[in-house]
Amino acid sequence: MRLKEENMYKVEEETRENEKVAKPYSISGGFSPPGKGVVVGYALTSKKTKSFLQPKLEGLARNKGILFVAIDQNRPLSDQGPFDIVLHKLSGKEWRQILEDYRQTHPEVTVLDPPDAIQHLHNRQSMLQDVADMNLSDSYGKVGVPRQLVIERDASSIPDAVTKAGLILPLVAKPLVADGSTKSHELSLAYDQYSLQKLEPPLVLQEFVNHGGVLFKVYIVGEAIKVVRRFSLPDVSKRELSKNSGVFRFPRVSCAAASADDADLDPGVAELPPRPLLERLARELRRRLGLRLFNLDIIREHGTRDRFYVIDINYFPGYGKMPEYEHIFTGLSPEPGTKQLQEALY
Ligand SMILES: Nc1ncnc2c1ncn2[C@@H]1O[C@H](COP(=O)(O)OP(=O)(O)OP(=O)(O)O)[C@@H](O)[C@H]1O
Ligand SMILES: O=P(O)(O)O[C@H]1[C@H](OP(=O)(O)O)[C@@H](OP(=O)(O)O)[C@@H](O)[C@@H](O)[C@@H]1OP(=O)(O)O
Ligand SMILES: [Mg+2]
Ligand SMILES: [Mg+2]
Repeated sequence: MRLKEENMYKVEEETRENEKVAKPYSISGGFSPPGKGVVVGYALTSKKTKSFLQPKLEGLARNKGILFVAIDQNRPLSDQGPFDIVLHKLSGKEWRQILEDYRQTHPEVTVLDPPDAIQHLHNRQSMLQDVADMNLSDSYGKVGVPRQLVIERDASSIPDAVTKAGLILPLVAKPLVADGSTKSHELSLAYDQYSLQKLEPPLVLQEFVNHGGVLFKVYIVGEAIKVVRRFSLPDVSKRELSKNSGVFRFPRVSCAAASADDADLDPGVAELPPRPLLERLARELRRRLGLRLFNLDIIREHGTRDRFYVIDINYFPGYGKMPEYEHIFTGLSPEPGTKQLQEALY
């Protein structure tokens, strides 16, 4: 497998706000993989390229004959490669169509993941539907989603809609669209339903579940799973709720900088969800969503041992912060289940 000359350079170009796309370059610096090598074409924003394609991943991949090649969005996909795998996270209808067409004409290429399946996660209602339908409950615990209500338009209808639906305050207001834009991450906490009229639909209003201020991020890569702890919003007591009103925008509380893995936490809060429960949840979600690369945020209702809620699912999240991600993506990890991943991916 040889790279074409034009694939050997790197230029960055701003295509739209928040979306810089890395132009073609080979992370392996011109290395040609042996006959049985794997060529992974990638179409990622430059931010994502930087966080995902780190030197360690590049090195391990090179040793395994895996070559990452940037896809040039300005040229037909069929003229590039040939690829064994296409890895992507870009927005836009046009791009989705290009990928769908490519999947039809190149069934031999594994497109991670199918654009339609990814779209399902771009709406905060459909995102959690599969978890709700699954109704997962076994001896290890019960997994559900917080009760929520969609407000498509007309903010003035919110107080009535909340009363009718019987939602219990406080509520987390989230933009209905979760497309990775800055706006889609602008969330608010509402102590009373009247203040929500200030916000702009379309929104999802979700019951806030007290969880001891710590959440679990479950990273999924095919059959491999890794869990990390992150700080989250603190509990809201009944007293606090009765004393407060209003709606408060909050920043990205559970971002990478908010790792709680080394924090001194109450053991009942810090204890990871049981592995068999997460494995079942991940396996079932992978099947229902038709996705292999995603993470989910899951919280444990404070005061319980085994009552869990999934509050968010993200496609192709920040894997650069997933422990051992380089090994998992190159199929070298001793994690249970990774062998199958290797087969699925490579
Ligand atoms: N129902 C809920 N109950 C309690 N806390 C919640 C709930 N929903 C969200 N949160 C808190 O708000 C934070 C952001 O919510 P969410 O994960 O839905 O947003 P996001 O912008 O999609 O996040 P990400 O950056 O993971 O994509 C969570 O990390 C958690 O701290
Ligand atoms: O910004 P971070 O590094 O925290 O990573 C976040 C990632 O941004 P990135 O594109 O830079 O990877 C986000 O992607 P977009 O939806 O905004 O496209 C989203 O997937 C978050 O869930 C990730 O946080 P994580 O869930 O992995 O902690
Ligand atoms: Mg989240
Ligand atoms: Mg999210």
